[in-house]
This record gives sequence, structure tokens and C-alpha cells, in this order.
Amino acid sequence: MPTEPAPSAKDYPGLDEWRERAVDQQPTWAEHPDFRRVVGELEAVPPLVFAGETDRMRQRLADVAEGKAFFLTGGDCAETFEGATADRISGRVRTLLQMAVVLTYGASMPVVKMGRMAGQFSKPRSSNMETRDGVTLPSFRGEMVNGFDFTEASRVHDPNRMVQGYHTSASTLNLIRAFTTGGFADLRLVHAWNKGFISNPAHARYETMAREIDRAIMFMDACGADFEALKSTEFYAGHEALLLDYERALTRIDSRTHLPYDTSAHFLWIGERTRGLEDAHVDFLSKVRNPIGVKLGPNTQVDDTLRLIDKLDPEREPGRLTFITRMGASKIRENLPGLVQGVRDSGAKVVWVTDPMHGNTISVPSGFKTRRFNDVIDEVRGFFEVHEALGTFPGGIHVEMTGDDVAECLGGSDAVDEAAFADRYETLCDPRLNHMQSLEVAFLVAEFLARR
Ligand SMILES: O=C[C@H](O)[C@H](O)COP(=O)(O)O
Ligand SMILES: C=C(OP(=O)(O)O)C(=O)O
Repeated sequence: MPTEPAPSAKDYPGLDEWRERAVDQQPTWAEHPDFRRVVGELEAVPPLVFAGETDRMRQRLADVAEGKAFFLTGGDCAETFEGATADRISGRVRTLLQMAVVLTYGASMPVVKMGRMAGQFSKPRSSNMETRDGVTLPSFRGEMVNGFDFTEASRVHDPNRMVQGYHTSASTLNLIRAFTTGGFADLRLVHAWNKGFISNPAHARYETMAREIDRAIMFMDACGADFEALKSTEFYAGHEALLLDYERALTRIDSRTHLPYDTSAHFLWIGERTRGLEDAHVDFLSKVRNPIGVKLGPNTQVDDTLRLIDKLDPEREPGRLTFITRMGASKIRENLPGLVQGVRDSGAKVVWVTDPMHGNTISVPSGFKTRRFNDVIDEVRGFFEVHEALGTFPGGIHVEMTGDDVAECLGGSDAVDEAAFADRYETLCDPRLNHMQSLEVAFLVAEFLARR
């Protein structure tokens, strides 16, 4: 509860130092006539999350760092404003709840659940420009920056989109909170979460597991157990902290601790393309109290990880820092061990998470970007093998997924093939696992975890 008025973030020493550093992947909107007004508006809006919630998440992640819990993250590659409907949000939340149940039941381990949701509206891109049929326009950078339509007007970087991003995040988060605390996430509804999804092998396997959970609950009920704890669940929101104008404008000084928190989400991560040690993103996130993540690609050196730890987690606080590795299936077994070993030997307690999506993107001749389900699984398997060999804890998984029956990643036991892309490829950026592929990944991870 607030005790005394908190100072303004503007006066917090060092919080704006990032402005003097190199900053990559940003929109070109500083000269836009609405830019200053929009930033002022965002500096005045209510925070999206309470600082105390982010502290609680940091504690939960400290359990992951100690090997006592598992960290599950999933959601769209790029959220869309139009996609923030009750059906779509509930589909993603239900799928994540199902994945979490599979993991909790299969591995007897608490799961920290986070949606790449309520803020995942900006994207780093390989190229600033996109050319189609001889016409070149700025690349799509997420709906908080510009539009997906390939027209000059739509591709303009418009700061007003940040306000729409904030409001869409607020309504998404509101529904997530309603779902996860208002009865929808009650573990006794474990069957109901499966309803409405297309019937398939993973769906059937989930049904069988849900029946076992039902029996266990009935048994506990007969023994007089108290089910209060089953009625709701903690669910966190995170996104890539890419747009520093937005993240800084939503940073508030917490009235309890008098420290800065980025209140746009509970958890923020720095992408592979913007994790330069002396650069703006690392500097800015080093100043906020949220639990934070850094994506690590295949070229990461152990020295990079140690220097990131010094900068982002100087107190070596378990739960503060998560490394999200995205090496690619063919590289993880070679490149990950040195990093894990170096970090372990330094005494730092970070959370290790695998993102088996971003190192496995391919393009097929028809032009679609996709990922092979087998590569995704192979990277997850490699992640578990490396940690097993080193005696460290494989702390979590981070996937791009949706509750919808899309066809964007190839394979799975109800095999998606390229022909299906024509009708069911919906992502605006990178390909996501569909509902069934997501459940399949969860069953596999549960098996790997249980085997430990
Ligand atoms: O999600 C990650 C990146 O934004 C994405 O992979 C970039 O894709 P691009 O290489 O097509 O720009
Ligand atoms: C851009 C992303 O990933 P990476 O930084 O690993 O490329 C992402 O997760 O959306």
C-alpha cells in the first residue's frame, strides 16, 4: 500500500542515461508532431501492473533458479490490436493453462506461467525496408509502430499507436486477470479447457490426463481437502522491451520501495539484436526492478553472459535474470555447454530458458517463413541434454504459440504441411505453434522433466 507520494521517474538518477547510448531497432518518429504529446500522455496513465506483483514474480523465478519450479512462456510472435478479442485471448490463456497442467502433473513441479501477451506489439527486423513487386516501403515493426498493410500510409511510424498499444494491453490484461482469478482457471475445470479445440491426438492425450486429475481431485475431496488454492492461478505478462519510448514512459517509481519499475509488464526481455552491453536497452533495463530476460543467440560468448550478469544482476539475486537461449537445433549441443558452464562457475544463479523457435526459422519456396516441429523438439531435447550433462537446471521454455488451429509450423503428429499455409497461415511476423503442437511440446517437456 502506498505510504508517501513517490518521486517522479524523471528525477531518478541514471534512468535516462540510455538516451545517450546507441539504440537499435527504434521507430523514426521523434520528429512526428504528436510524439511529445503521446509520451506525456503515457507518462500520466495508470500503470498496467503493480510493482508488488513483479516482486512476487521475481521470487517465483528465484524458485526456478533453484530448480524448484519451471518457467513456461508462450504467446504470439506479434500481437495485433484486432486480435485482442475475448475468444482469441481465452484460446491462448486456455492453451497455456493446459500446457502448465501437463507440466505440473507430468513433472510434479510448480509452473510459473507467463503470456507473451498484453504488450508484444513491436518487432525487431532484419531489414528496415521491404520490397514487393518493385515497391519498397518500411518494414512492418509491430502494430505499436506501423501497420501490416503494404501501403505507404500504413507503414508510417506513428507514435499514436503507442496509446492504442497501451489500451489494448490494459484490456487484454484485464481479461487475463478475470480468467485466472475469476473461476476460469479453477483446476477442477481441467476438462473444460479442452472444449472447443479441434479433436486431435494431443487433445485425446490431454483428456486422459485430465480424467486422472479428476480422479485425484475426487479422492482429495473425499478426504476433506481444502480446494481454495485450486480456484485461481498466478499468471504473468511479459514482452520484449524493444520500444524504449514506450517502456520509459510507463516506468514509475514505486511508492513502497522508491525504486523504478517498468509497469508495462511484469517481465521484460531484451532481444538478441539489442543486447549490446554498452547499448541503450541493456542500460535501461539495468535500472528497473522487474525480473528481466536476455535472449542469447548461437554466437554468444561466455564473456558476453558474464558481463551481462555484472551489468543486469550485480547483486546476483536469484530470479532477477533469465537467459533465454535460441541457438537452433543444430547448434545448441555445441554452443550452450560453454555458456552454462561459465555462468555456473561464476557462482551466478540465473534462470535458463530455451526458446526453440527463433534459431529454427526457415523460408519455404512459396515464400512463407516457417519452422519444422521436429527442429523445435530437437532444440528442446538438446537443451535438456546439455543441462543434464552439466548438472544444471533446465528452467523453462519460451514458445511462440496460439490457441488457434493455424498452420504455420510444419509437422507435429497431426502433420501440418505447406499446402495448409494458403488457408491457415495468420501470423504477421514469425510462425507459431498451433494448439495441438503446443500441447505436444508440453507433453514432451513434461517427459524430459520427469526423467530428471
Ligand atoms: O520475432 C523475431 C523477429 O522479429 C523476426 O524473426 C524478424 O524477422 P525478419 O528476419 O523477417 O525481419
Ligand atoms: C525477436 C524475438 O526473438 P529474438 O530476439 O530471440 O530474435 C522474439 O522473441 O520476438
